[in-house]
Amino acid sequence: MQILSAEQIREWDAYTIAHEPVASVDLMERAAEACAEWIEKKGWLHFDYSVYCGKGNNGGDGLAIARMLSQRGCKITVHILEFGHKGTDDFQVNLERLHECNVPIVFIQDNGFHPTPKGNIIIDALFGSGLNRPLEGIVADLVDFMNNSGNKIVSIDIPSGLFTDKSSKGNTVVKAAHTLSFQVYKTAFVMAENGQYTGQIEILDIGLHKDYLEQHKGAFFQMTDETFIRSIYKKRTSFSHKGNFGHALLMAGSYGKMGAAVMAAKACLRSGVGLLTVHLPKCGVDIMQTSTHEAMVSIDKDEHCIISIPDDISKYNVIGVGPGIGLENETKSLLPAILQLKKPLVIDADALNIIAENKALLQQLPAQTILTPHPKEFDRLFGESPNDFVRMEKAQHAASKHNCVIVLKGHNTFMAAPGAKGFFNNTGNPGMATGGSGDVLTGIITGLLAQKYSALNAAILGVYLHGLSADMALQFNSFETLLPSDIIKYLYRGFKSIITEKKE
Ligand SMILES: NC(=O)C1=CN([C@@H]2O[C@H](COP(=O)(O)OP(=O)(O)OC[C@H]3O[C@@H](n4cnc5c(N)ncnc54)[C@H](OP(=O)(O)O)[C@@H]3O)[C@@H](O)[C@H]2O)[C@@H](O)CC1
Ligand SMILES: [K+]
Repeated sequence: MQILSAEQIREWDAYTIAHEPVASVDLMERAAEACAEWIEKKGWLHFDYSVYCGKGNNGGDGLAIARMLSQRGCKITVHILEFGHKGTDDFQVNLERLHECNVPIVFIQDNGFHPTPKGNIIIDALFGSGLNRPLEGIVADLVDFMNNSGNKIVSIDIPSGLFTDKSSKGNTVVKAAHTLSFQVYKTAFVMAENGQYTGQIEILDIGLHKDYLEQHKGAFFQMTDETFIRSIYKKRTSFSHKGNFGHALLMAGSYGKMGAAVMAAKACLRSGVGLLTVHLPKCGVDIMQTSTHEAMVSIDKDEHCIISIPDDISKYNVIGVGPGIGLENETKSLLPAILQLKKPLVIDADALNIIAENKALLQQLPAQTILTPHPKEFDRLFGESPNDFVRMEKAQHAASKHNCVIVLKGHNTFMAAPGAKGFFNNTGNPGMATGGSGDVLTGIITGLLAQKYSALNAAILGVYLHGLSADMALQFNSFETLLPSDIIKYLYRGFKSIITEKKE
């Protein structure tokens, strides 16, 4: 699914109006009908509703929804923000139509707000994609009033006060339980900093013209949904053998952090790699050999940490480096030599921190190296960012500048690559916030890269599977009990869900 900016959505609305063709007010009718149907399907017609409307088209949606819910038998009160000026044309048409339904309308002035009865559901149709400045004065007070009312809030298109394409940090924003939005995701919805406002997001189909997307291919961020994932997944044939699936080298582990190496190794194996060798310090050999029988080991000359490169590097087609390697000086000095091997590379954890201490190393990354930082590691590498939007733009810029793939881990992990607009992931859950999740991801991506996925596709598929397997594991866990090892355990379910319904 595509993720569009406010400007692109406006263009798409206009394209649909011109090319379907459909009158703007009829498109609004479709949007409102989709919301009313969603409420009906939810079984919420026995509730009373307080509908808060601005005077733009978001408010127009609100008026139309009020009419439709009233026609379905709900008790409705409409509250309109009165700024003196007239509403948009479609707002005015819907105000006329509402008058015919005898729905009570309250105009909100600055002399106090009409209380919302307990148990009413609030429909928030104050501002949508036309928001052009932070809320202040009476409008901000109204939003605080709504947020503090204790009533469930359903926001139409986007929680009022939330900017579609830039950060709303520190601003007054409606806190919705549900956001009913139209046709596609908006950029604001995939930013972790906005999670507290959007609640559950529902994307409702209002039949915008498909040709617009075709004509602007490549201009949008992508949400990596199931259809997209199936399009990049490489199915195995019955003639496949282990030589087809690569030989990965993982450089991982140090004294006290061997678990990271074990998890990365197991995840790499479970992601389908043909052969795996793990290069680790002497102290880790028994641990790896007894825990992970399928992995071969390459033994470093040091007892406690990695300080050398294995012999005969030519047999490995990819390298994953970082999980649990620690920050000993000799390990740090090894990293430039690893980069010089010019192998397809996945870099994570301490290896990222080593680069952050010596940023000149960024210039030496082999082409299409995959970096998998979480936001703190990212900030160490590329500087602090005031918010998620800026960090995302920096990731795009850094990916182009260093010809690498950046996997910026988070609620909706963002993947940036040169020449691509950017991909957001939509699988995963809060149960993954346990140390070791990242090691598992590194293992998976390294395994996929060894199987000749492109760097970007290895990242996209790896991140998707990582989250999906964690979601599968949730059937038998709570957020608290879910462990990174469970993600590995349920990787097969992740793969199966892609494979089973794959269309030939
Ligand atoms: N046919 C279509 O296109 C469809 C559109 N659809 C719907 O339209 C919505 C977009 O409508 P929109 O463009 O009219 O903008 P909207 O968000 O209602 O608000 C704009 C008004 O708010 C005002 N304003 C802005 N910021 C403010 C602030 N901080 N504080 C106070 N005022 C502020 C601004 O006024 P001004 O800047 O002049 O003061 C202007 O009057 C979209 O989200 C979707 O719900 C659907 O029906 C599908 C079909
Ligand atoms: K809204």
